[in-house]
Amino acid sequence: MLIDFPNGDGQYMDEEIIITKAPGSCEMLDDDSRGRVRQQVRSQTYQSAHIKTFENNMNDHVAIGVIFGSKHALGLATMPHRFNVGAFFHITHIWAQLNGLHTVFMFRLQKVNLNEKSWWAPLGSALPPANRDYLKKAPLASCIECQSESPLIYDEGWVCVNHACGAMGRLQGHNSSIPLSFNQDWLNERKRWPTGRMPEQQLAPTFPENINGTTFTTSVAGWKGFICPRCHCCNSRIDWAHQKCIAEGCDYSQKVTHAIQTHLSLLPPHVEEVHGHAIPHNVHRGHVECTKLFLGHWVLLTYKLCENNYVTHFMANRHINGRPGGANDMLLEMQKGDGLGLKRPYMRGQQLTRHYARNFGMPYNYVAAPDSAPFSEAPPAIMTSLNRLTWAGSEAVRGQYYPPRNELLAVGYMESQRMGYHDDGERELDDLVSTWSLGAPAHMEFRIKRSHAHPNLGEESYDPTDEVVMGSDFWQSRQRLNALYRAGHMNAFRLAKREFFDTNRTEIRRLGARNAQVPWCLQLQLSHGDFVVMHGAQIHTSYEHQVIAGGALRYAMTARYVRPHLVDPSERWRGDFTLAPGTQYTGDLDLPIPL
Ligand SMILES: O=C(O)CCC(=O)C(=O)O
Ligand SMILES: [Fe+2]
Repeated sequence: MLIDFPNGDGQYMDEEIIITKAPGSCEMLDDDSRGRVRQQVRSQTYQSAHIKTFENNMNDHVAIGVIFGSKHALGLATMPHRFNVGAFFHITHIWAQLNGLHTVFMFRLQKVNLNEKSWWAPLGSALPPANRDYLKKAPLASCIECQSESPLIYDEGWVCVNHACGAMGRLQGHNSSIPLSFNQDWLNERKRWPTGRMPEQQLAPTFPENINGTTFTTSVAGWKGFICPRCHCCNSRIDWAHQKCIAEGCDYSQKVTHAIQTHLSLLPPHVEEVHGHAIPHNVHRGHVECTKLFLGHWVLLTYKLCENNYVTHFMANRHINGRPGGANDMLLEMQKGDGLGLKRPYMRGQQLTRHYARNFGMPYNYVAAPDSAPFSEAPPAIMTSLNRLTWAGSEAVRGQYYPPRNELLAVGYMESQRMGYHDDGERELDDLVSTWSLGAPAHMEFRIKRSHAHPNLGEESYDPTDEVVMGSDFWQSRQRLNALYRAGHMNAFRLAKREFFDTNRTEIRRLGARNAQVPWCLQLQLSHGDFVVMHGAQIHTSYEHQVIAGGALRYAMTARYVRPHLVDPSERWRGDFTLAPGTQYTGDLDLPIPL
């Protein structure tokens, strides 16, 4: 649990006790006196997952690890880092109170280990008492309306804290919600930790020594983060090949050497290399159509997502992958040295992506020029990938001219890493994106973007000139409806519209609900050496894709074309490259096909 409340309103913390609100039901709103602050906008419900989870933890004696953020304003010791390992706590009380008109749930947590002084205690505070009086309690009282009993929590007087009672949160005999100041007797109460033992696991596990060369380095425990052995700051592993402490003034840095993985060591159990043409395990649903083509040793599956928008999956086999400069060699190349200097980029503010990445070639939009290494300095693996990806792209769009790709994004995935739903539709890019998969397998999923899948369908606001995306809610009915409008049959259009809404009202409401998920319509099972080519602008405007990597190590090399006239002229040189004559990749089509 992270305790990081920037305004201390209604919350409390001392050396042993924390009182905090259940998360959720808040939005950032303007406040006259305080500016933009997080405010309660809905009542919380007792049935919500957050509250149930904490209730289960309380009933099942599950200790909760607490991390302190530096943003809390509760007047204890200053927090040395942005995030700080606190201690194990247990929940002693859960109760309801009013926050304006809204019901909120509150938790009181008590430190499990009461024998040791907390490191966040204010300077000069007394040592914890040797003997505790666990029987000393705040007075109890019962509600005159619901008869439920609870302690005197607030200084202002006793209030009912039963969420189901009409008198909840109101001082008995008054009809207003109360100001919040906690009763000292209640704060001083201590509940005996029922198990009598400390939690089994460590809150700040010691990082194993000598991890280099072991598979630990790419495991979740390995990449998630570490506590700096020098200054105790909580750190993520930002660099692919280093553990560096980000705390100001701390220069701790340790090289991480990963165990070398081969295409064979990354094959999932019971899966073997494919000798013949690969057998697809992709799934397409609904409106998506598939065509199949054999090209030498390749199997090409082309999925039509909508008119002029295609995803082509090139499935490789062991003969293609085993060739010099092929996927097997490339996988080893990628693991050399510093692993290409991949880093976990920041998404927004302080949040890191899960995957590691590095851009090469022409910079664009999100990639500040210095963050895109020029091709003239790129390792051979990058140029080999670019060469192959250019072939895959041109093969997928046969007959149409596309310039050679001038930008390459190398992405590395460790255990349980993924790239969540996104599109690659930046303004500077053309509509051809090719990716080469190396190492462990992955799922790649495509779905219609929410705004297109569940367009705002209201009878009054219905706009027959809106674009209808294939596969979106009621797309065929809407296409028929809009055709009547376009043909000028206004009466027929009005009647058909009325019938459409009368028939589908309930379903429209269900699909348009805030939490309605959009399912994927295409799922590709990507194996080592496969290419994926996305062709068409709507794949990025109406659709989005995600990649869920499996196994211990996977790379994706994605080539795009950045339109040079949209790049600062002084930075265009980063995308320049020349291929040595005769080295252009041609798809291994010369490989004999064994009979
Ligand atoms: O991991 C992959 O195969 C694709 C990655 C991707 O979608 C991207 O780099 O934009
Ligand atoms: Fe992408």
